[in-house]
Amino acid sequence: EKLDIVLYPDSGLREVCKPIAEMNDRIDRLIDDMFYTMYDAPGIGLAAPQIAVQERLIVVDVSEKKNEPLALLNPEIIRSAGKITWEEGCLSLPGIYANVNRPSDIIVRGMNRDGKMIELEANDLLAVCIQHEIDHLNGKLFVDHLSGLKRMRALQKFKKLQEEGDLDE
Ligand SMILES: O=C(O)C[C@@H](Cc1ccccc1)C(=O)SCC(=O)c1ccccc1
Ligand SMILES: [Zn+2]
Repeated sequence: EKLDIVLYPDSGLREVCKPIAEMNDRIDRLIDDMFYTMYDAPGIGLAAPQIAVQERLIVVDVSEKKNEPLALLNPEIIRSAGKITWEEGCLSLPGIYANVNRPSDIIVRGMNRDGKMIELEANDLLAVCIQHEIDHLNGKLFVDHLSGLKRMRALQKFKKLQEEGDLDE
């Protein structure tokens, strides 16, 4: 049920993930485990490479009541417009937050957990989260959207937090 979340700088987070051929029981179980892990973290999204599965699968739920789960296989952004700045975090870089600029309105196509191809419009935080998760499928992290200096400072801070954590053990 609860899976271990892979932390930076694990190389799996830098791989381009493989498409999923079809919905099956293995993927269905994986989706349940990813939602359980995401809600427990807590988080508003999770991508398969974050639990060491190099396949194109994401789960998101940005609702307040944690009752709007969305799982997408092989998600693709087919339209994007607008602009939004959001202070993003990442469960693979706990304790690091930074402002990222992304399109605010997207149309995303993918297969849902019933095996049906769907297209949906996402705006604001849902759009930000889906783009953050699709980045994970392409080996990209939110810090990659920062300027060199900001990225370096964020990763140095993460390294320090991890070393402090090791000391606390
Ligand atoms: O690493 C991930 O993919 C999860 C990440 C998703 C995300 C957060 C913010 C902007 C875009 C994408 C997180 O969920 S980090 C934790 C977080 O943001 C949060 C946790 C509890 C309540 C609300 C937000
Ligand atoms: Zn992330």
